[in-house]
Amino acid sequence: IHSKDQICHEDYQRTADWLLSQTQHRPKVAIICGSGLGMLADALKCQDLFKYSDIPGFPQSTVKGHAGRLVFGELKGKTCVCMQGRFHMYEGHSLIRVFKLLGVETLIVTNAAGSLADSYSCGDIMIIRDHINFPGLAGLNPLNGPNDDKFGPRFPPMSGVYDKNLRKMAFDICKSMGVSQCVQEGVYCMVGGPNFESIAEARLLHRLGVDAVGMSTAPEVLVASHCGMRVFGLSLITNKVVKSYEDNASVSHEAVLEVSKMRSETLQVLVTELISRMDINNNTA
Ligand SMILES: O=P(O)(O)O[C@@H]1C[C@H](O)[C@@H](CO)O1
Ligand SMILES: Nc1nc2[nH]cnc2c(=O)[nH]1
Repeated sequence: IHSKDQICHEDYQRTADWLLSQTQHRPKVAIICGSGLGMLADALKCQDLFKYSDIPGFPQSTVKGHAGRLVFGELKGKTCVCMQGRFHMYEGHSLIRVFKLLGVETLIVTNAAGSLADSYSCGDIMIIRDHINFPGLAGLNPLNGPNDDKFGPRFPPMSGVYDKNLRKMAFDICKSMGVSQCVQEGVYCMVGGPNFESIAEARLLHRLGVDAVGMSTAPEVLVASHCGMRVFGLSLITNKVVKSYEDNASVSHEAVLEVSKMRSETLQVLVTELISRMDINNNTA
């Protein structure tokens, strides 16, 4: 699975079969941990843990703040698999289809993102209502190439991809956690990275109605939705994107990780409660 040109159903299946032979867990929910959010996996009980380097067909996670482990376990009686370390498009991989072949029905995706929306603050949690896949608009799409009908259709719709019921459920949970004041719902824009935005790019994204920008999530969501998974997404706002030439602030990956760590416990409680409340058998919340 190292070059996306060579990946076929059999490659994904081989990796899935190996994992199924190594663990008794049969996950219905997959969680992808964003930068610095790896502790989302810590809540899993009865863990089976695999380093990416030990999994046949898995590439290495190369970004700091992404441990590079696949963790299987139980969360409030639901079987989950958690990616402690994601692969970004700038690293060149996507492994969502392995989850599909493991039997996963729901994908929960998290990320660290910078905010464009003026009303957002650092540390806010944004429930993703929709996304703009910027590389996709220019033809860089994980669904490029011959379509494998065993996974999904050639021309998948992308309206209503972020499940409405799960979004409402998350809002209700935030209310009961007493954190509604720092919860937003908005549009996430994926850019290719790995650089952060120039001021002119930030202004462009702001004008386009983007609320938060990051370098992941959209490709994973596309592949998950293409193969029929239900999707829920959260962005942790780790920084405000600089939009003014008078503003001397500047972002760094270290600063992103610091804010992620500060807020990861809140995200862990939210994700745990969401999984606890969701129906996982028939793909409806
Ligand atoms: O994996 P995510 O999307 O959380 O990572 C974000 C985007 C970049 O990869 C990195 C920049 O700090 O964090
Ligand atoms: N592209 C992008 N990704 C991020 N990830 C965390 N913060 C940011 C940001 O400001 N821009």
